[in-house]
Amino acid sequence: MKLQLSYLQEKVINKTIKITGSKSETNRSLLLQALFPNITIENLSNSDDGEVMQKGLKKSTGEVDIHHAGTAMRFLTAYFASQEGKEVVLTGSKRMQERPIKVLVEALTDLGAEIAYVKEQGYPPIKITGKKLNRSKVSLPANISSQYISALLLIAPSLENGLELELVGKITSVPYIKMTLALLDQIGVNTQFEGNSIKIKPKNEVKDTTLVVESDWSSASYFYSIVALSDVGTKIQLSSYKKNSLQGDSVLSEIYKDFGVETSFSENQITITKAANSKLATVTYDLSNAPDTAQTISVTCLGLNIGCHLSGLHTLPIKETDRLAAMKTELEKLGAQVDIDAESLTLHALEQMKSGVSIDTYNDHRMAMAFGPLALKTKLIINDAGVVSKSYPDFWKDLGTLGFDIIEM
Ligand SMILES: O=C(O)C1=C[C@@H](OP(=O)(O)O)[C@@H](O)[C@H](O)C1
Ligand SMILES: C=C(OP(=O)(O)O)C(=O)O
Repeated sequence: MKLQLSYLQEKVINKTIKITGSKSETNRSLLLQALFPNITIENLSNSDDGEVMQKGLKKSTGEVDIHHAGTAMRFLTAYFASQEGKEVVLTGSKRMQERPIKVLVEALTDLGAEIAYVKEQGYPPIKITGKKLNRSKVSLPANISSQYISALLLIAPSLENGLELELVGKITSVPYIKMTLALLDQIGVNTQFEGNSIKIKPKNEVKDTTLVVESDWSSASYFYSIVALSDVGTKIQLSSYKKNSLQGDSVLSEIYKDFGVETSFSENQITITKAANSKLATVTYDLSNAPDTAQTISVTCLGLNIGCHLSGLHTLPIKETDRLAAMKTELEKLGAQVDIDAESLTLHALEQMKSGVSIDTYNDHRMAMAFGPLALKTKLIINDAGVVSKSYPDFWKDLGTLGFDIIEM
């Protein structure tokens, strides 16, 4: 599906949007529910990633295909490895077969798991023969993806002696690890995270618990961008959000102050308002704790004619696409000058953007969604726009509600 986007009305928006649950919290909660069936979950994500996780957890044998879902790939690897009697081949999209899984497979093998690579060493697909994992201490690199750590933590309470992790190297995407620990705390599991060590106590059963998933802050990022790129007075209400979020991407409410966007929290929603026009020439952020916001922020800066230097982006090359390379290519199509290295992106402020440019999305939902808001500033085309369903199937419908003109080509 190819979409042409523009915005023809007055750029003062006043609308309310309901976003479904965080896909990160959803996929963690689903795994915990599979281990402890007396957990109930509210406000599940309606994303493809949430759906493949639910389907995967129902299987005991045969092939489990998780498509593009990184969390499902990593979390289900740990889950099946610890389930005696289950034997599956866990696979995913072509891109998923290029996203490394070795760190997790090695850690699980050290704990007693039986996992074999079906094609290329270190990458999915993998054949998992579920086993009782009989060891409880392992160390693993922490600077590649926090999802390997969360995967181990999620199965930890079901292991006979719990788990002790030693994290080696600089720990990346820390809020996602803390989110996992917070959910374990909510179901009554004893956790301890000090320095580079995490300890989880075993738990045979948990009391009846309802996990209420907060709506997705990464999805909210696109509305922050829309508010920043529209005129002063724009107001968008988003539900259901709370001030004390488990999601690191909630840092957006601070970052977007730089772009004149204010956030107010009421009982279960946020109101984001364009309060002023930013006078900044350039901004600098370390996004190692919020890597999924990098694409949104760089497009906001492009649209506002602000330069940016974004660092802490060392995990971006192994996500749905190599996001650093993809961003450079697509931002430059619009006329920008962009420099990238292994962990950062620098965008030079651009006075006049090109119009009518076709943006490629590289099977990456965030490429499509990050560029969408730019239609407030210039007409553009989004190729393969259906990719948004990975995390936010209603994205284009919701942009239509805000007054975006969307024509399927
Ligand atoms: O644990 C999670 O739910 C996630 C962790 C992050 O990945 P990395 O830890 O690989 O950076 C993030 O980018 C991803 O969208 C979701
Ligand atoms: C990186 C992402 O997802 P995952 O790693 O779970 O595929 C994302 O949603 O931006």
